[in-house]
Amino acid sequence: MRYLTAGESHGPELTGIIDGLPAGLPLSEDAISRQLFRRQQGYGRGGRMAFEQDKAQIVSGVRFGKTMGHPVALKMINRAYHKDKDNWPVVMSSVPVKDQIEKITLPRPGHADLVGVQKFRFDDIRPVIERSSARETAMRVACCAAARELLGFFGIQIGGHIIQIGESGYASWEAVRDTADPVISEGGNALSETADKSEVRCIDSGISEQMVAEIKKRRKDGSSLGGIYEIVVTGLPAGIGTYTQWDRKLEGLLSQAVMSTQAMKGVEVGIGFEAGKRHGRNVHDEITWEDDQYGRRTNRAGGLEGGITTGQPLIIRGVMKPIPTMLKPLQTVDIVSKESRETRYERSDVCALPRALVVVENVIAPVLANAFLEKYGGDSVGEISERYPARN
Ligand SMILES: Cc1cc2nc3c(=O)[nH]c(=O)nc-3n(C[C@H](O)[C@H](O)[C@H](O)COP(=O)(O)O)c2cc1C
Ligand SMILES: C=C(O[C@@H]1CC(C(=O)O)=C[C@@H](OP(=O)(O)O)[C@H]1O)C(=O)O
Repeated sequence: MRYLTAGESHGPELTGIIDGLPAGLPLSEDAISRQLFRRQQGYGRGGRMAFEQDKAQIVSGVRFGKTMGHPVALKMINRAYHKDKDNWPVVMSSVPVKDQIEKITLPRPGHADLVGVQKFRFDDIRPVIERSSARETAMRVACCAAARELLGFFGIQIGGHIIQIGESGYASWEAVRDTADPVISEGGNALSETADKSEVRCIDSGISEQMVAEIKKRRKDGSSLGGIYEIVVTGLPAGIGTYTQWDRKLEGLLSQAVMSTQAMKGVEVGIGFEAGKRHGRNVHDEITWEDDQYGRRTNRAGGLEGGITTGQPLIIRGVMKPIPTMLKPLQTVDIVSKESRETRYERSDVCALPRALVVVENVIAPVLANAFLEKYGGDSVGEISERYPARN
């Protein structure tokens, strides 16, 4: 399967197309909205999340609650555009406008502003902001949530938790990384719903009081924060992915998905960089045979060897850099006058890690779904179930 997104952060709406989902998969706007809601929660988020209420509308490819094996098209409103009718429809007009629109000429270090204008030869940073913005992740999560539903149908679950924000971290994960079973926490931005499903609330951002205090401090200082998160995927069968070509190895494909997410600067699988400090006996997972199946005493490989799943939980860690837009300015250069200036502030998240974790959880789903479909795929979930009887 593959997907594409289109849309600008302050344009009227975002659009997505998912191609390659098998027929017969239950897919609802509610299931997609759940992931979208999680993506909007968490301490440290900025003002925009207070008024956007992301809900994707399914406009094709689903009939009576199930996919038809056709492309699925989604659309989602940008409330920012519709709420500020005097501004954004003019600033983002698809036809020339008479008014002189104020240009943005002060690039923010760390954002795509300067490289974007250099690349596209713009004299205004506005178009760069509009597409490089993590607003795009709203539609990306919507598309990937469909792949996540497919994985869930076959008993494959994705969870994630935050392990570090700035200087504050959970020490526990260090201790558990030599065990075969990773800690699967409640997860970031866990939801709870009333019995009649009329109300869904975010009950846990997955961050400690110390982390909250650190975010408060950095907000007060006019600065920002990133952090480190861990994603665990359970229920994966052994043997999906391959070492037969460089561009089909699962480690590589998963890393690409993680690193394609805005503000990501690093990714690890299993014990990751720690493996470089240890000697081999303390890295490789010894093989056992019990109850007619292979097992491992540890899971330092993070569920992958040779670009193929081992059947153990997949463990991925990623690092997000601090948000580039900060209240206290940094030095920059005006792209028109070339004079040295200070950056200007605009509405921004201070720490978007709880939101970004949800994005990454979802963006790895199509990678895993593709590897799964390559081995067990068919035109319908019924056909796949015949090939993959292990479901649940
Ligand atoms: C969920 C999420 C929210 C983000 N929110 C902001 C934000 O409010 N302000 C900001 O300057 N950058 C934010 N970013 C980061 C920028 O989008 C990102 O740094 C920028 O697009 C440049 O791309 P790069 O960091 O991947 O090089 C966010 C990223 C994510 C994943
Ligand atoms: C809109 C989203 O995140 C945005 C990501 C973002 C950036 O520069 O990446 C900047 C902010 O946008 P705005 O300037 O409109 O407030 C965030 O709110 C979203 O996640 O839906």
